[in-house]
Amino acid sequence: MPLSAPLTREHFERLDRDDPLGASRARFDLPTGEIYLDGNSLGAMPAHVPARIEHVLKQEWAQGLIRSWNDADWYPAPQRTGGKIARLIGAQANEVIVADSTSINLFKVLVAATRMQPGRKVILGERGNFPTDVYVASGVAELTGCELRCVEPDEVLAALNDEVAILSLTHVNYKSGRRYDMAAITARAHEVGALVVWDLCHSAGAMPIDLNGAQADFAVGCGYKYLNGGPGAPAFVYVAERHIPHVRQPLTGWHGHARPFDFTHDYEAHPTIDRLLVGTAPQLGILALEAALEMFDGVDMQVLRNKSVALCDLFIQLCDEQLAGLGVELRSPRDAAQRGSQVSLAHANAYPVMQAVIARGVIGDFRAPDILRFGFAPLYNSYVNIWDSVQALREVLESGEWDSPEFIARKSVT
Ligand SMILES: Cc1ncc(COP(=O)(O)O)c(C=O)c1O
Ligand SMILES: Nc1c(O)cccc1C(=O)C[C@H](N)C(=O)O
Repeated sequence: MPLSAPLTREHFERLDRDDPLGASRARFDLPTGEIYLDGNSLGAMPAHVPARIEHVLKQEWAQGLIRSWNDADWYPAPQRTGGKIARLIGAQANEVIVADSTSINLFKVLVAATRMQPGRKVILGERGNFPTDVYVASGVAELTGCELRCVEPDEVLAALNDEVAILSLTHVNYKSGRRYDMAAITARAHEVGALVVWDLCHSAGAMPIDLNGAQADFAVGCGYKYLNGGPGAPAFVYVAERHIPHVRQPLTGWHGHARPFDFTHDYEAHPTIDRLLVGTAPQLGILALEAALEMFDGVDMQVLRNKSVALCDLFIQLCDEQLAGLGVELRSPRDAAQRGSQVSLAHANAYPVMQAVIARGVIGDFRAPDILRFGFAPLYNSYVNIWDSVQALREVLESGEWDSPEFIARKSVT
């Protein structure tokens, strides 16, 4: 519901005073004087994580040494942390485990799902998906003798037929923020006998997800965006309980074995979700992610989604009001029901414009060729952040300050 125009900063201050999630912002360690709108690439750091990791380093590792696999409960951290993510994505604790990276988990589940579909030879994907999803699917297609067929997002339903073994989609698109209707697409895929792999990188921790309600088959997602697990945090993988006994994933490492510490010669897959494990878990990363997930304790994901929708809607409303005639075009769906927790704008000079906006202390990012991307993390973004970031963007565009060698030539890989 748009607020009555024209909006003022006071509107946003009032919304912050009434925000049920407002207190959680202070529990993050964020630079003062800056506005962070890139939590869809790297989430902010919960302030309690360094002390937790220091304890892991100085006590559990330095003093406990090898005993800590047992005494400090390191060994079950992948299952325990998976169980905490399960609540956020509408899964049971025994269906989710933390392991490896999203790319590697995608590889594991795509091969496993293909093996469950003998006689079907098509992996259906989408054009414009995050590149790793397409690259991994093409590697899996080559390895399994399948064809990777990629269609435009609005052609996915029509492209589903009885040749399709696997449908591999990302729930919320990294560039546009467009969101698929997970339940409807999964239901249609099942009607034609296809299995679905959902990449939740841009939705886990940003909105309620109901994998079980959607009868989802497989899902993967990363720990370092809205889950705030830190740079390169380990990822998670979900397999519906009904599929677990049938999953044969290709990276048959010892931690996926039924009895790793029997050290037997032959591989025997673990009967549970543990069969998705490969090798030794990166403990520091998992324990940082586990600690970071405490930020979601007691958070009602629908309340979080309501705030995410409000932040995005208000950002769009302000852009409409304040950026008219400045060469900016909305590239995310206007309808919140079809959108994740980000807003993307197009501008012919998006790269230097974003560099100039960052120089003013508003951190978003650029996606080639022309996208200014702003991610909204309801746990730490305030309503006033919306007002202030649009002011910064307006000032950069009106002044033309982006048109300088400093911003045009600046190197950035993120
Ligand atoms: C949709 C999507 N999938 C996968 C990844 C990344 O995978 P990985 O963590 O393996 O680099 C990203 C972001 O980097 C992403 O946006
Ligand atoms: N994973 C990243 C990295 O290692 C370096 C820089 C950025 C990233 C990202 O996560 C990018 C992100 N997936 C995106 O949506 O663009």
